[in-house]
Amino acid sequence: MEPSVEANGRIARISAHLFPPNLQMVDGSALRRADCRAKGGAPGFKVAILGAAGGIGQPLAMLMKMNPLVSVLHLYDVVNAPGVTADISHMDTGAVVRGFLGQPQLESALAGIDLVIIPAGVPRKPGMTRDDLFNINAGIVRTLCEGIAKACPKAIVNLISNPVNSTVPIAAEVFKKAGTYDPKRLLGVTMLDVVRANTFIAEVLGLDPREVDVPVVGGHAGVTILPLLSQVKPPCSFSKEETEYLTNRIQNGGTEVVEAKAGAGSATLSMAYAAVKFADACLRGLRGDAGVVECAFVASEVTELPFFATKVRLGRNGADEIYQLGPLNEYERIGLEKAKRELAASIQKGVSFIKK
Ligand SMILES: NC(=O)C1=CN([C@@H]2O[C@H](COP(=O)(O)OP(=O)(O)OC[C@H]3O[C@@H](n4cnc5c(N)ncnc54)[C@H](O)[C@@H]3O)[C@@H](O)[C@H]2O)C=CC1
Ligand SMILES: O=C([O-])CC(=O)C(=O)O
Repeated sequence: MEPSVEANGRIARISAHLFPPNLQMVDGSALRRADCRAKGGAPGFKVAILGAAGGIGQPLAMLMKMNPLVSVLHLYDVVNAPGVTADISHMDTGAVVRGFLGQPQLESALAGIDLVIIPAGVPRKPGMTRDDLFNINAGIVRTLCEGIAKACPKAIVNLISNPVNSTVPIAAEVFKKAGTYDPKRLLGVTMLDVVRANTFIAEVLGLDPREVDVPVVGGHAGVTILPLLSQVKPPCSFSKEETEYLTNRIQNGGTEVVEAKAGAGSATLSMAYAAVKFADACLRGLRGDAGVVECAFVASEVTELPFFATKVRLGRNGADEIYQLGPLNEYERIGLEKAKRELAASIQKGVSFIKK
């Protein structure tokens, strides 16, 4: 296995008496990192971020380094992984950080990992749909998932790369081909839709967003993003105008950010926040916490489609329970039919990419 590119700076100006004499001193005033006593053995989970140097990857890496459930954090990218690793590794939190650069180091980055988070791939520019990213991102996701199948086939995978409605089926097909597929462990991250929905609904209702909880089901693109406003907690009702405004804003939240960034990418900071919220829920589930429930795009029998986003209970094996949609109103039933039509095509496109 290739070695990691762990930031290998020296610890300078430390009095020699702080260290036992058998530690190798460099230039009489510095100590090699490898000779330090800390071995990074704190209890916790091992997490890898693939695409860690990107717009989402960097703030995501920072927030995961702050998560007390993480003991080891592997940062992999095809560019700038050493720089991001050196930077993040100076934070005085518990997780040990290691960087991995480029394809030859992918398997080392993944060895022994419990949770893999994938924000690798290109983002949208104004005028593009998420599906316009398919041609580039499909290949990236395939390569990364081949690495996962080899190096950490039991890991939980949180897939962020767009178009999620197609990349999750791609990942599933790669794992099936490798004989490692466990549908419970593959989760498409739709948390940002929930985060946005909670925020926009709270604004309309004059509530604190932290008090609001709304299921967002279907998928992660345009009309496939279906907020179930009839199931908002705390229970409340919306006028027709409010329902249309909220549904439209939640479905187009990503485009709102893409247009505001005017060519400089898509949501990164709110996405990193959402990704950490979701990853933390997965880790609490892995730890055995009861009642951890979030929305995710998973293999499902809730509709006739093979994948669908609904609330899932996160447990020791990933998505341990998948919840039904619950009662829908007329507006939501019409939205569901539209969502399913588009989703079916996106899922098929992902499956065909691997099967062709
Ligand atoms: N699921 C969701 O809710 C959301 C998904 N996204 C998606 O996340 C993806 C990443 O977005 P950003 O971070 O803004 O893009 P970015 O371009 O800033 O960063 C992407 C990173 O991926 C890396 N990368 C490219 N090919 C790679 C490979 N083969 N292996 C490892 N790393 C590789 C790049 O070097 C770069 O550092 C995009 O596809 C975007 O559409 C963005 C926001 C929300
Ligand atoms: O809109 C995009 O391209 C990025 C994304 O998925 C989102 O912000 O929801």
